[in-house]
Amino acid sequence: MRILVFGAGSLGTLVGGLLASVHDVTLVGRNRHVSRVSKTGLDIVDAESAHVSPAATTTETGHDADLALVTVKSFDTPAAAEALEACDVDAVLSLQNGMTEEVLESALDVPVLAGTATYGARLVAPGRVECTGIGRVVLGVLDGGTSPLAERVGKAFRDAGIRTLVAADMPRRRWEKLAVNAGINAVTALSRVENGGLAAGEASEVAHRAARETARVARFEGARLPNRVAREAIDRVIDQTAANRSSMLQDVEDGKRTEVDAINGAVVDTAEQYDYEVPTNRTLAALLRAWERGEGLR
Ligand SMILES: NC(=O)C1=CN([C@@H]2O[C@H](COP(=O)(O)OP(=O)(O)OC[C@H]3O[C@@H](n4cnc5c(N)ncnc54)[C@H](O)[C@@H]3O)[C@@H](O)[C@H]2O)C=CC1
Ligand SMILES: CC(C)(CO)C(=O)C(=O)O
Repeated sequence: MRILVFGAGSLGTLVGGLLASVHDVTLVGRNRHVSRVSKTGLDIVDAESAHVSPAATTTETGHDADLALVTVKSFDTPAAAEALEACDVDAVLSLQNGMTEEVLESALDVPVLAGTATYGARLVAPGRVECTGIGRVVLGVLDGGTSPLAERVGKAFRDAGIRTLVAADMPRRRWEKLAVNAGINAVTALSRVENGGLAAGEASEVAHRAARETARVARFEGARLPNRVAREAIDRVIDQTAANRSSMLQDVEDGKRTEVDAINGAVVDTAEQYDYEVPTNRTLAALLRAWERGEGLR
């Protein structure tokens, strides 16, 4: 399969690098990293280990591919969609956190698959990416159900050794992931604790409230996500990733823009369509945006 990876940062470089062992992969990213990869290849280290040589470029348009994998941060999705419009790709798959697939779908006239990834990735130097945890990619049709395209992409991932599930219930899975991220990411970022710090106490209650509100909004949207399932999901992730610093906590510590708009912001925006109040998500989004506008960003 010819695969374009749009956003060769941590996750895109790891997944694109793994795919490059059996597929024709082009990484689209920023200069020092892509020039190192095109000169000397890419080292994948830690939980996965490989040396691969995908094509790598800073040129965003004019590519021809069977699949474009979108792995930019959620706030860069509109720019990615614009660049992909000027490429000839047959299908798109997002592995991003937050509700980004709708942005891609409204801009592009090719099928957009939904995806979630629980692999951990960290770009530690140009040409070198750490796999900090082997997780799983789950992908499927955005509105649910199955399709030959989703099966083909799932097989392409599995052929490359990536643990992958093709799921028929992506609407529920996306909302479940959003509930987990709405609770854990914003609360850990604001209280500066690792994920395990949400196992009990006041911050834990705030995280659970945000997840519960998200589950309610998911049900308005037709996704089958009972509160109990959302609670079990967030508890499981807190337990399994106790030592993690969430991606949003890392962004805040690094003075970088967060994905709050596509996570808590998306819950607030969707809830408004149903005249439903989500005070916890609204407060978390407001505090993070205030931090971004104020002293936070470097
Ligand atoms: N890093 C991880 O372990 C995981 C990340 N995710 C999600 O994956 C997404 C990406 O996360 P990371 O890889 O950590 O972020 P990152 O910031 O390391 O990577 C994004 C990359 O996209 C590049 N980029 C942005 N706009 C571009 C453009 N127009 N053209 C070319 N390159 C462009 C940026 O320069 C950056 O290198 C996020 O939504 C994140 O929440 C999900 C699961 C795990
Ligand atoms: C699942 C979780 C919360 C793991 O840290 C994550 O997705 C993130 O940090 O963005």
